[in-house]
Amino acid sequence: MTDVLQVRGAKKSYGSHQALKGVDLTVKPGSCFGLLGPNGAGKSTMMKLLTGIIDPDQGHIEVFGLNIRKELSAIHQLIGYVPQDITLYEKLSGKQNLTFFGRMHGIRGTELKKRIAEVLEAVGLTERAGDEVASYSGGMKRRINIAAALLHRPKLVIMDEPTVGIDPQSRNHIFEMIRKLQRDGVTILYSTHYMEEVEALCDEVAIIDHGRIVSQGGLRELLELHAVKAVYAEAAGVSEPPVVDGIVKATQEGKGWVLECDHPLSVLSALSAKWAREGVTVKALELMQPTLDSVFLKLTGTTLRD
Ligand SMILES: Nc1ncnc2c1ncn2[C@@H]1O[C@H](COP(=O)(O)OP(=O)(O)OP(=O)(O)O)[C@@H](O)[C@H]1O
Repeated sequence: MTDVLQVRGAKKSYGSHQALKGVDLTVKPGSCFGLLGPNGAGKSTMMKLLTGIIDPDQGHIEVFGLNIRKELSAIHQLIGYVPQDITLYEKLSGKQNLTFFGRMHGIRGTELKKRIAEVLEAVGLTERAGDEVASYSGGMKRRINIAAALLHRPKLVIMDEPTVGIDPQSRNHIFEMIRKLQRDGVTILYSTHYMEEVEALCDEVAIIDHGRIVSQGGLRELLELHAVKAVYAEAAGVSEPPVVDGIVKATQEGKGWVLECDHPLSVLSALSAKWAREGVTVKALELMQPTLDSVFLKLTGTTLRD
């Protein structure tokens, strides 16, 4: 099956600042693909290249096998783009905004009415559709913006940090809507700097930092491959780092210790046996779940929150 996106060697500079330094990206049909990186990493630039808003300085981009330099109008029929900045007419109602965007796509009459009802339902705003957008919360505006990107039933939806600065209710609606789109066979490209969102939503992920993709693959695969393996251990009256074979590094966290190791199960059982022999009261002794944060730390030397 044709890849949804194929990006090879994409470079983009703004003046002397190189925002993308040769990016390769492959997105398979039906995936929810997370583009994860800190502010300024190049996520929006990447998404603008994929939608044809800006041109790459170098590189080759195909969307559903179509060359972005030659077949942009055909590509626009297949993709929906939700930009980072909300683009709505504040003085019009949600429904009037959707009518406007639908007509821009050439949809009219009863078909347009049907599709507006469909997307309003999908984003959970049927009840408020007649109200002026100016009266909406930030999260509701974002949801109407997403609805506008779905009117022409795209096969790929590109969302640029859609949950920044919105309320939890809108965030949940967006997550549910993305899951439903994915069940319906739509491919999602989702950029964020929140690793929790990628862990909750995405099956594939590319980590971007300083304009380069530092790693790309299945979420589980990346966690398995790069996440630091560790045990958390805490016991009453133990103030020195515990010592058993296999511990590579011990770091104090709260009242206990994070013990990095290659074989956490062996460390767990060795420490459990040691503390049992010593009659120590164990407060916590558990495997730490690998996180994308630790993957990011390992690959870039910083945490996403730095
Ligand atoms: N139009 C522009 N002119 C000059 N520099 C730009 C422009 N757009 C982006 N940049 C710079 O390019 C780099 C990448 O920006 P980009 O917006 O792609 O990053 P991002 O990962 O989407 O981050 P953010 O979450 O902050 O939007 C940043 O250093 C940014 O300041």
